[in-house]
Amino acid sequence: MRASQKDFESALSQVKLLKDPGNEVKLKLYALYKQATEGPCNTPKPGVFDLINKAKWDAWNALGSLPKETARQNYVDLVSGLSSSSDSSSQVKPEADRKQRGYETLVVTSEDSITKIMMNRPAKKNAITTQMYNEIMLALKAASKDDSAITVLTGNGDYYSSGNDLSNFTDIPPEGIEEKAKSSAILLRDFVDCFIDFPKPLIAAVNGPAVGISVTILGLFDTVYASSRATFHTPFSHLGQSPEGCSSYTFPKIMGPAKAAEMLIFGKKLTAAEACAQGLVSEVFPDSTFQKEVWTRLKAYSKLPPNAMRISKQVIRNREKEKLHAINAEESRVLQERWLSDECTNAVMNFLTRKAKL
Ligand SMILES: CCCCC/C=C/C(=O)SCCNC(=O)CCNC(=O)[C@H](O)C(C)(C)COP(=O)(O)OP(=O)(O)OC[C@H]1O[C@@H](n2cnc3c(N)ncnc32)[C@H](O)[C@@H]1OP(=O)(O)O
Repeated sequence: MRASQKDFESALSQVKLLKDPGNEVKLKLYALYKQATEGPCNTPKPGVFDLINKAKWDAWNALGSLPKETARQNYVDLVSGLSSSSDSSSQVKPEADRKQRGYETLVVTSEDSITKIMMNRPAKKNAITTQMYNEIMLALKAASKDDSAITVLTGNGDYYSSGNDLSNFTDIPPEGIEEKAKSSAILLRDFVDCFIDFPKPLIAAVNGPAVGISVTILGLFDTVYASSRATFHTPFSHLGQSPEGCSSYTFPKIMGPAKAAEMLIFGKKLTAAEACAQGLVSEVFPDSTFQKEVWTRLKAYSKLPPNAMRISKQVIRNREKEKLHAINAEESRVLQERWLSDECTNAVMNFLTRKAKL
């Protein structure tokens, strides 16, 4: 029996719930989707350096004149095969269930009235994948309701975080790159909103170098402690991108417009001492004693009356909240466009093909 349009639409929804099937299968799905909806490949071949779009074009073009109905059927069959071979435990779980299983990209602990959220991809310098963005949001929501007095974000290994995982850009859905940019902008906005709205004192323990979004959101923390080994780098122009995390507002406010421009427009990397002198960091500790000194300090703070701390935070932050949400929305909208630019695509490809590092 031929797959109906309804079967096809149901397969399109189902595919979003499957665990990542890998790039080869994703290319097949993309090609079949394009063939089923638009017919044989009808766009110019992308340039040789445009690796992702070229791979997609090749996969679609390889289907030749396969009829639309057959492509639709093949798409439905492929998704159905993937669904049945996929272990149900690897599919997206409801929130409560995920909490029980714990986090895959984080280590979250609650002790001494402190909830510690530790980014835990040390081999990848704690680069933030889509999964990690989602898990940090879940962890913050849980911490806002648990009985801890303060919440701390830190990193495992030699980096605090190298920022957005650039391979996030390769996971293009069948609907195309515009859809990817749109969903990434929604993710970014939701992620930053969680920091704007976080009700308890939020502390960053910056254990090593910090890049991109892991730096920009520091303007939304209440206190930032840094190891003397930490650096602060926002190379947005190098990446064809633009500032996020409300840094277009918080950085000029914290350090003045001239210093903020050096960081956000020209990508000047700050040492921990410089970041402290400019007000982005509260205090720098020698790397050799960083953990001991920071946790001793935080344990003392966590004994202060929690309601008083919460209310003080509200008094300090609340009048800015509406403004910060509007800034976050605008920065996310601008970035959505930037992600579609040649400047951004080339920078990401150069990193992924090992031609460039920061
Ligand atoms: C959806 C919301 C989007 C929000 C917008 C956010 C924007 C940003 O955050 S912009 C900043 C993006 N980050 C970068 O551009 C950093 C890219 N990384 C690097 O330049 C370097 O990796 C380094 C300087 C951070 C570290 O260099 P090095 O000490 O030489 O270590 P390696 O490069 O060998 O890294 C080890 C391992 O980790 C992978 N990796 C590191 N950072 C990232 C990253 N941001 N994205 C993806 N992968 C990353 C690196 O590729 C290595 O992997 P393997 O080769 O597989 O070992």
